[in-house]
This record gives sequence, C-alpha cells and structure tokens, in this order.
Amino acid sequence: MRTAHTVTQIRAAEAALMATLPEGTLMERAATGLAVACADYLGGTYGAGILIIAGSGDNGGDALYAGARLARRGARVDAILLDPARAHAGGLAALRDAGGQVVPEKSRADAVARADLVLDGIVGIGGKPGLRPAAAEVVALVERHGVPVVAVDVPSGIDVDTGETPEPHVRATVTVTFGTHKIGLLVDPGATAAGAVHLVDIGLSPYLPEPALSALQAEDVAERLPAPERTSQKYSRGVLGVMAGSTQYTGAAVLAVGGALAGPAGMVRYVGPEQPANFVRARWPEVVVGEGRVQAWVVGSGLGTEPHRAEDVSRVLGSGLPVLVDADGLRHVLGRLEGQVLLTPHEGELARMLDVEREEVATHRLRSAREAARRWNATVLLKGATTLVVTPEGEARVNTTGTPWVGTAGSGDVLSGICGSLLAAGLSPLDAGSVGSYLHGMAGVLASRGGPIAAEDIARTVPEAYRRIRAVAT
Ligand SMILES: NC(=O)C1=CN([C@@H]2O[C@H](COP(=O)(O)OP(=O)(O)OC[C@H]3O[C@@H](n4cnc5c(N)ncnc54)[C@H](O)[C@@H]3O)[C@@H](O)[C@H]2O)[C@@H](O)CC1
Ligand SMILES: Nc1ncnc2c1ncn2[C@@H]1O[C@H](COP(=O)(O)OP(=O)(O)O)[C@@H](O)[C@H]1O
Ligand SMILES: [K+]
Repeated sequence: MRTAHTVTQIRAAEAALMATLPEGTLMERAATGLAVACADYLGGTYGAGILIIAGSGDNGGDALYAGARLARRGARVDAILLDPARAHAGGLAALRDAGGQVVPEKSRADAVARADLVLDGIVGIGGKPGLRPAAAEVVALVERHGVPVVAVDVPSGIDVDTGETPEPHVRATVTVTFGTHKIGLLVDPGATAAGAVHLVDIGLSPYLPEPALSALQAEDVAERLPAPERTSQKYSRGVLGVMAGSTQYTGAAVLAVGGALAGPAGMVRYVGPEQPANFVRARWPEVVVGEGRVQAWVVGSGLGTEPHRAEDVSRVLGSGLPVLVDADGLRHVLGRLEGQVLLTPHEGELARMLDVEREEVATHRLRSAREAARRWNATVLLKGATTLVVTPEGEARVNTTGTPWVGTAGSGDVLSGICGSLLAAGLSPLDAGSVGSYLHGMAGVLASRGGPIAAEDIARTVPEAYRRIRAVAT
C-alpha cells in the first residue's frame, strides 16, 4: 500500500523519531536520498549544472546539503537564496565548503539559463499554498527556460494536505519526498505538479499513524481480487444485474455489460429497453436478458434523462443489495442512502449533484468527494486522471494506474461494469471502486501501449491485467 499522511501527522512522527536520533540525522538522510535521486536523474554528476532555489526553512536546508554532496561529486552547484539573511546556516556552510556558489541577485537569470537541473527547496510541508513574489519570479524564469525541476519533499506552492494548486506553484519533473507521501502528491491537480514521485526512507514508518489516504499497489489488489474456488459455479461467484442504456444510448449498455463480463462475477443479467437489449444480446450471447436474482446492481450508464427511469434507480436502491450508480442514474439519487452504495461521477456529474460549478470540483477534488460521500452516505468514486474513492466515514483511496488515453468515450461505462462485477463477487464499495479503477487503468495502459484506444479495448484487456496482478501474488 502506498500511504499518504497529513502535515500534522508527519510533524508528530518526525518529532517522535528525532527524539531518538542525534541532531541533524534526519536532514542528512533526506539530503543523501535527494542527492542520489538527482544523480540518477542526470545520469551522472560530473560537469552537470545544478541550481538550488532555497527558501529559509528546513526544505531549503535539505536542498543545500544535497547540493554540497553533488558539488563534491563534480557538479557545478549554484544557489539562489530567496532570503539570504535567514538561509539554513548549516546547509549553506556545507555547500560553500564543497565549492558551491551563492548567486548574486543581479545574476539570477544567467544562473537559470545555464542550469541543467533546478532543485526546488523553496518550501516543504511548512509552506503556505502559493509562492511569495521573490520565489514566484525565479520559478517563472525557470519555466521560461524549460529547465527540469526536482522538487524537494513537495513542489513548492501546492496545498500539501489537499492537492489544490492555487497559482503560482512549482511544476516538477520529479518530486523526491521524505518519510511518507503527502496527500497533495497523490491527488490532482497537485499530483500533476509533482511529476514522478520518489519516496526516500528516513525511518519514519514506525512512528506514522493510520494514513489519511492510500493507494493500492499490485500486491494489495492481488489480495482483494476474487477468484473462483474448485467447486464454485456461476451463482456462487455472484450475479450482476446491469440496468444501463436507452434507445438513445444503446452503446452504453453494450460497454457496461462488456466491463461486467470482464470481471469476476459468474453471470450478468441485463435489464433495459428493447433496442439496447437487442444490441446486448447480439454482442454478448452469454448475457441473460430480463429480471432475475442478482447479488448486486449497476444502474445508470447511458440511462438517458427520461423521467420514468427515476423509478428504475429507486427500485434498485430499495432492493437492499449493493448498488453502483453511474452517469444519468446519479440524477435520481436524491436523499440519504442506506446500504452498500457506490456512486461513480466524473467532475461534471459531481458538480451537478453538489450544485456547484465544474471548476469548483476540479480545484477541490478531495473535498468535493468527501462532501458528497457524507451527504449521500455512500462511497463516492470521483473519476479523473487520479480517481478518488472516499467512504462516508472518511476513508480515502486514490488510483494511480492509467494513461490519458483511458479518457475516451464509453470508458466510464466499462468501469461501472468492472466495479459492479466486483460488488457482485462480494467486495465492499471501497474495495470494488479502488480495485476496479486499478484494473481499468492498468488494462488501459496495456491496451494502449502509448497509442489511442477505444473503450471496448479496455474491457477486452481487463483479463490480461487480472492475470498479471494475480501473478504478483504467487
Ligand atoms: N522536520 C524534520 O525532521 C525534517 C524536515 N525535513 C524538511 O523540512 C521541511 C519542512 O521544513 P520547515 O518546517 O522549516 O518549513 P519549510 O522549509 O517548508 O518552509 C518554512 C519557511 O518558508 C516560508 N514560507 C512559507 N510559505 C511560503 C510561501 N508560500 N512562499 C515562500 N516562502 C514561504 C516561511 O516563512 C518559512 O520560513 C520538509 O518539507 C522537509 O523538506 C527533512 O529534512 C526531513 C526531516
Ligand atoms: N487524463 C486521464 N488519465 C487517466 N484516466 C482518465 C483520464 N481522464 C479520464 N480518465 C478515466 O476515463 C474514464 C472516463 O469516464 P467518464 O468520464 O465517465 O467517460 P464516459 O462517460 O465517456 O464513459 C474514467 O475511468 C476516468 O478516470
Ligand atoms: K519544495
């Protein structure tokens, strides 16, 4: 499990760990890991031009100590001190001893122009979102010259606890983070600003409490993936009912069923109007069309906006069975819900549910998902480049598999089928949502291999993703 903690949790854990160690040990560990990551990124240090942007806190200290190590290994290291009088004294002395130079204010533009790599040590977990003018000016220069940035602990300027990114902030190629992930490194738009995240172990784990956010890794997914036993049969594996599609959106029915058939349930029943039902039957002969006993429902993908479909949604929500509600079905989710319910909106749908602008959800993804989970008393899966799954009790997971090619029409219909199949096989809404989005993103990556894909390619590749994940466990 990849885990992320809040700033308050991290500060407390650091204090407990530091009490057991000689002063400066943690910063030394952080700086060593950071220097190694920079050397790896550059493919060697000899002759490389590294520019440190150092603020006045410990984050600047980490960057300066790492700079000293890189200078000793043959790099040319310059440092811009944003507040020279308050720069980290130990770090600055180490850098100077190793041959690093402080850049005079008038030469900052030249220093940026000759850098191969910038180390962002402006602020870490002590920073307020946004950047002060002096820092913002240097960051703008770096962007103008297109110099790659390694962020120290976090890209400076992001809101570390939420992943929100009020401008200005740093956009990093790599973020080298210490001890544990920060929420803002995993949740968009912060995750995008962080680039590839590299975690350096500084010995913090034994002091960390339950994480505020986690991301399943292949082995966690493998543990949760249902698989038939020797004596299993279709009914014992779980039956999923799919109520999707309309005369207008026949494809949504075909795709949701396609996703469902790629999951672990033993059987899929389809319930819907004649036209989509005919398409489903023609495309998927294994599907049983018509009502019958099921263990879970998917309702909503391509349901259309006809008012009478509201009855379909309330009927399955009243069935007492686990239910996934997607897309148009979400229009009919009104009061507080009971039982095991997974709601799967994208940003636009969540905005409509919360009666706010889409932009509001896009900027405050975690907060919006949490609010909806509380308000409807259901698990909410907010789709996007980093999909979030949040329970009404506040447990939160983020999915990190996928590629932007997965953002293709009908992809969400396939996702609802996959997650529904996992619900029918007995997973909780939290596990079904997070395992389902992991599989969906991974199948998208395998199908795409860097090129465009259609939604049905994702469904077709889910079994391959399934096999690969199960291979991890054996
Ligand atoms: N506490 C520890 O044991 C460890 C801390 N480490 C480093 O220490 C960092 C935290 O250090 P600090 O608590 O000193 O805090 P920071 O270095 O994150 O930032 C505090 C300083 O930045 C200024 N500042 C705040 N917001 C700003 C903004 N928006 N624009 C410009 N300047 C701003 C503040 O005036 C303050 O001087 C971590 O992120 C990590 O990099 C590491 O060395 C590992 C161990
Ligand atoms: N940039 C992206 N990177 C990775 N996955 C994405 C990206 N954009 C969208 N997705 C995924 O693609 C799917 C799109 O679903 P949705 O918006 O419901 O589309 P549709 O309604 O056309 O099926 C979701 O699983 C979402 O998480
Ligand atoms: K930083």
